Amino acid sequence: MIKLEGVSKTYGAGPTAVHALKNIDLEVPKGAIHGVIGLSGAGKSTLIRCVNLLERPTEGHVIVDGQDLTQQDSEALRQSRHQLGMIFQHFNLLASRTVFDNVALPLELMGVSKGEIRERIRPLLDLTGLTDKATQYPAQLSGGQKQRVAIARALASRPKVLLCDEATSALDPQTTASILELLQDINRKLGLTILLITHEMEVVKSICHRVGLISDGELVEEADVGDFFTAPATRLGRDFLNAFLELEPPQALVERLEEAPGEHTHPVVRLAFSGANVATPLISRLARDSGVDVSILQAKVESIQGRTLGLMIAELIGTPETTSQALSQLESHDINVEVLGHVQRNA
Ligand SMILES: Nc1ncnc2c1ncn2[C@@H]1O[C@H](COP(=O)(O)OP(=O)(O)OP(=O)(O)O)[C@@H](O)[C@H]1O
Repeated sequence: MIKLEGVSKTYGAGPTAVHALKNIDLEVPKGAIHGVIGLSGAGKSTLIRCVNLLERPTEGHVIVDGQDLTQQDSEALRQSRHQLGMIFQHFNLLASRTVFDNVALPLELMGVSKGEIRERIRPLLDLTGLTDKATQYPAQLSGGQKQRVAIARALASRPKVLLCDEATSALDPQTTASILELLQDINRKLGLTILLITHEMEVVKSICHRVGLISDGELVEEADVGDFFTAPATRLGRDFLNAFLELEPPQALVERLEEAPGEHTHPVVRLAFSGANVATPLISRLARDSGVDVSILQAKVESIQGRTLGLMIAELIGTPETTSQALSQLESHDINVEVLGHVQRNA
């Protein structure tokens, strides 16, 4: 449904030029909820604004539902934009218009008749839980209600795609959860394809099917959400995951960690188990089979997109031979093993 081919965006020119996007390839199938996560300044807003050509890419193609928007003239682009609803962090509602009139605005601009506007907006207010707020003004609404108005307005032109630019970043956790639930509901009921950008792993975890990680204008990894949370492929992906899970080794241990193994060290590992492995008493079997003592420092279980994910930080206490055998045994059970470092025995 959305295809970016070799999209680059450079702001300015010469020595002060900012290369905000570098050769991005991205494909979002119809009906998917696709997240793009990254740190501040990574290029997320530029990326999503390039999809509806609010920013024109310096290079590359943006193809939505088979149409190459980068090749369209301004009239064709105006028509194509009806296929692309967008919501923003700060809602962007018109303060002087009621809820109904805010939602009606895109239809008024399209020249839809008053009667048809009324007919089309009623179900949208129902869907977004705003039926009793139709005559109120934005100032009378909570942040969550304002975002619902923005969602209803974005859906008014019956788009095929909804672009969400940090749509929950200004909301508290409970309101965030209710807006994410609404987006999921819309995705299911209307088959709407959603591309969202966020800096919050919680958003990715809650509703995305796939996720891309953007860093310094480059898409550095892309995966199904369950895989990303089990085994991110990059250092940055692991940093996002660890910060989200708050599963870091205790500080006292970090201070003792050495990068390379020594003659009298044993490894400290982070283990990520998914699916059936979580319930399997692998750790006790490991201790029995390899003779390695497993000292569990931290552990937690998360449910992500219907998959159970178990995480653990542990010291493997044994000889170099037995710990190496234990690591192989873990990996052979499809457990993602990351060696965080090595600590001196008996330290
Ligand atoms: N209009 C602009 N003119 C010049 N540089 C810009 C412009 N918009 C963005 N940039 C630069 O492009 C880079 C990417 O910015 P962008 O806003 O896309 O990142 P982001 O990941 O959305 O960050 P944040 O989460 O802080 O909004 C940054 O270095 C930013 O300073």
